[in-house]
Amino acid sequence: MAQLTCKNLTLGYDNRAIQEDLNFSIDAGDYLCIVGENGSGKSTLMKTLLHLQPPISGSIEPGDGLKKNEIGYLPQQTLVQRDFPASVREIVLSGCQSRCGWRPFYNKEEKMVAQKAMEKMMIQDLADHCYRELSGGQQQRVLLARALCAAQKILLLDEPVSGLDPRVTAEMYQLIKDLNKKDGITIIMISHDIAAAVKYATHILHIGEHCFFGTKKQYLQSSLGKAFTGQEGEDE
Ligand SMILES: Nc1ncnc2c1ncn2[C@@H]1O[C@H](COP(=O)(O)OP(=O)(O)OP(=O)(O)O)[C@@H](O)[C@H]1O
Repeated sequence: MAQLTCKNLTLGYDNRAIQEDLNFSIDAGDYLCIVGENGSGKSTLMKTLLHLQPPISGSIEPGDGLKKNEIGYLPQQTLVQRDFPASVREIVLSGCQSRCGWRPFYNKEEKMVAQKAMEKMMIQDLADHCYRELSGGQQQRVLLARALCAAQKILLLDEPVSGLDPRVTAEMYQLIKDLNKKDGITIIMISHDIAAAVKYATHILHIGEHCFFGTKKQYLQSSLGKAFTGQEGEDE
């Protein structure tokens, strides 16, 4: 049974459509990569899935017992965020905010969730460090730990490796793979790194002038997939 089903979803701003009639679904444990040209609407789709942005039309239906607050989000980092003057622990804990409701402090259980998330991302030694003094790779681990505090079922990741060097990029992909394979967390990731998308994803959603949704294998056999991955004509 699908955790999320999007039917005839049209995305955009002020009634100006960017993408029309998207249809796809995601099952528990899937690893979906969203690929496509710059400006095709990938980030807008992610914001729409998170209900931060209303769709122009169509629906996003949760299933398989998924609740609204069980989706964690790792946004694209901005320069201002990189300079955020808070400790690693505070930032990871802030992922628990939706659990707190109106309570103005974090309880024992939430602190435990944050501790576990830091351990999983191997940043427990950095807990009292200031976020802005960390390297780009360490900062991404902190934000991933924060997203894990918010949710344990689905993680939405918006270009999680952008700006990272190749070694740190590989480590980040390994951490995400482990969350998917070992913890069964569904991954939905926007990526410009088509080689990694093809390596790690179970499913691909390609949006743009032409759209595609299917398994990785189907994508690689499609003309759109062949063109985008640079394999066009190889087997002719
Ligand atoms: N808040 C907004 N209001 C109006 N238009 C917006 C807004 N945010 C984005 N857009 C427009 O929507 C289109 C899609 O943007 P979006 O950021 O979703 O694309 P993307 O596929 O994620 O791009 P990239 O690959 O460059 O990150 C762009 O033309 C952009 O200018």
